[in-house]
Amino acid sequence: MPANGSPTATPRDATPDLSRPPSALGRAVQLGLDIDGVQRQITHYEQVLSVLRRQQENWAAGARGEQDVVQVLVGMDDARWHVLPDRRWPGTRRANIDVILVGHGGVFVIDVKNWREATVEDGRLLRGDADASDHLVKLTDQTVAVEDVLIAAGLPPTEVVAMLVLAGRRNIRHQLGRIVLLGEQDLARDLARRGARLSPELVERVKEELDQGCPPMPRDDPPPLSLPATPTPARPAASTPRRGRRPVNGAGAGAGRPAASAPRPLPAATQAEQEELFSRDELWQELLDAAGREPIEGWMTWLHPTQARLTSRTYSGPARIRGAAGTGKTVVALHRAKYLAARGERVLFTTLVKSLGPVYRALMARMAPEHVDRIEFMNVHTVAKRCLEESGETRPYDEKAAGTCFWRAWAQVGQHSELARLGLPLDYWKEEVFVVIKSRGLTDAEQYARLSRVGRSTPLQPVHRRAVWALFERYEKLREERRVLDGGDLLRLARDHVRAQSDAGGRRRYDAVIVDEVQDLGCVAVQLLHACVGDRPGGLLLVGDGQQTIYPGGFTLAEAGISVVGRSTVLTRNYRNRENIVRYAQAVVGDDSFDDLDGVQERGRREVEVVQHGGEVHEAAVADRAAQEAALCAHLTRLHTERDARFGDMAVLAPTNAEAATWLRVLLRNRIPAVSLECYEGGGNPSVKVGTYHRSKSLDFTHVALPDRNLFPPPRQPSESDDGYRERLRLERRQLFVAITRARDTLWAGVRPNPNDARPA
Ligand SMILES: Nc1ncnc2c1ncn2[C@@H]1O[C@H](COP(=O)(O)OP(=O)(O)OP(=O)(O)O)[C@@H](O)[C@H]1O
Repeated sequence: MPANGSPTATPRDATPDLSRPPSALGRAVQLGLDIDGVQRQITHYEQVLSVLRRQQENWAAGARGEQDVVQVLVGMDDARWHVLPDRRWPGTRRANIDVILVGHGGVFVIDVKNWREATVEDGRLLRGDADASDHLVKLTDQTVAVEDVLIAAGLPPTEVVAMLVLAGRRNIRHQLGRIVLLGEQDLARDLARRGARLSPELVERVKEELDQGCPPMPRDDPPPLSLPATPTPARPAASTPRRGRRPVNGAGAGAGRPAASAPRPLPAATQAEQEELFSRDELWQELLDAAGREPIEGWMTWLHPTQARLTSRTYSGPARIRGAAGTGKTVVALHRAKYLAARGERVLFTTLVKSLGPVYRALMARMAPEHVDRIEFMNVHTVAKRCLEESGETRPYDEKAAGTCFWRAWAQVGQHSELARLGLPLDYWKEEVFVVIKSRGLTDAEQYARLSRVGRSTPLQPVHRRAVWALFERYEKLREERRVLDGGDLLRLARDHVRAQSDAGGRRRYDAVIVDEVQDLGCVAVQLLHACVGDRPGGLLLVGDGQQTIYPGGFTLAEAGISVVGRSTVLTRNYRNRENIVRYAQAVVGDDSFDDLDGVQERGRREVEVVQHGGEVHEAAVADRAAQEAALCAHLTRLHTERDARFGDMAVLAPTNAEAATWLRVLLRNRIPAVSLECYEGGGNPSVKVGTYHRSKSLDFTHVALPDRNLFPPPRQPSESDDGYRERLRLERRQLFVAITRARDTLWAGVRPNPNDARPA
């Protein structure tokens, strides 16, 4: 996911227009906005509203009906928006869709109703006393059909917005399922609020797809009126002429401008009409707000067709999306969350790292402001804590106290056992207890004795396993005496609570749970998330990549009791990293096989299609600590001053918290704006992000610097066993791989000639 810098606005020649509200004008100048452009948009919205008003009049009069509406709409086309009236409803033989509107704000299927007595009660639309949900169902079906046409091109579902507009009404805005119900006079504001979502090229592409998939309805009867010239700007696009009548989009008559036989133009609305249609001040404000927000990124509104299809795929049970680094897994996961939320489902989007929740949330707020509040972004431990609060558990979750209990258990039992003679670091035994035993929720020695320790390559003989179990039991005894819970307890108790609730027929807390970076979670954590939705169709989606496992340990989905057979997809196009960065990263882990939650070893060197070629990798030899600092700061400054790179698009990554803190101080001392990744919550931040490889998980940056690329080979502890050393090395290589693959365009790596130097403190 991109962790970008400050938002951009497009400065243009801005001649102040004193007819605009002074506060808005001041803000526009401050933002460096294209004031003429904004003015053009306002004019456009005025025209859209005039068209809708005319529709209303036509219907009210019961007059010429739809054909007249078409004639009026034809005049609406301009270079920025396409109004596509009277299109075939795909999948039907005769039915039509009244209006599809396509422009930089997105794609809209619009239905206008001239209902005076429409109300919304308890989320239901009523016309007078009668339930009007049939109309919503029809509009939803039309929208889904348009979505299906565009998904094949790459437009994610839910980018097509269904709008029911109540003619002549104002101050109405309701979300009814996936339909936005608006008053006529609220429409302009709503369109403006969406800002620019599609580039001009994509607008044209969508239009072409719709011309194919939703062609104009054939008509035999001639147009009823002879028409004056249209006042709207000419648009060069050609479109399908209709039988027996004029081209719909103003094409065909010389220079793109309708001639005598051209469709009836849209008469300019009078000032008085415009005043009635909407408040210009409010609209102006919406346009400014939209322009001042962070710009939408391409992937937020346009995907590869494979990705787009996954976002709305129907799964009959738990499902999985896999794929190498940068292949758009998180992007698909976010779009799916949006898709499900738009259908009214209660969605949890979760992962291990707490700080990613706000980052994902900030991205969703830009992608889908209307749905962001319907999705919970929470890490798995927070989910567990909430469940336990409900269950009445009173013991506190206290990792520090739990750690103390462990070291006391080691002192009392472990250090006198066979384990001490294996030449493994003491942390190895802590991981064995916390990650291998507790994160699987094992409760008896037999289970552990038989366990296939996925992710651990150092073999343990029965005598060692018995010693580990004795250590575990002593730790548990001390922890219980202290009356605290560790992370494993928290997750296990929460899992059991949720399972008990669902066995008792309680209401599920979520309809869908999407888990990103699933490879970083333990078995019990995944079981807890599974318990929240069970095997419900479309309920659980696991997203991740075993090659990016950066924590010790592991598990298989079979151990967790989850089957994704027939519901697993592998993504293979890398969108993030330029080619040279991909190659450099692959060289680090290419020889290491890995397990992707299914117990099958996969080759480290994977087939990946790289979308972006080029890319820069710089290795800088740094003799000592002072040289390392100087070279790093010079590199970042050069990128900024000579290449115009924003500090906000750069990251400095290090393997440990202590090193990250050191590099943060170094940058600040050298007057380079920098912020810790721990404080980063997504959105525009103009400073260099500094953090650990672990914290950089799932994020990406245009430029990445690794001051200490790696101690390659890292120093081996004198007492360390071969197996332990190899296992540690493999984990370090995977961590380094994750850090390298955060870089989009450039990677800078400080390399120390003497690999046996200690890392800086
Ligand atoms: N269809 C797309 N078009 C353009 N860019 C895309 C597309 N899909 C993804 N991207 C870009 O690729 C980047 C990587 O995507 P994403 O974070 O979803 O990959 P990932 O597979 O989850 O990566 P990782 O496993 O390394 O965290 C995104 O930040 C986005 O900029």
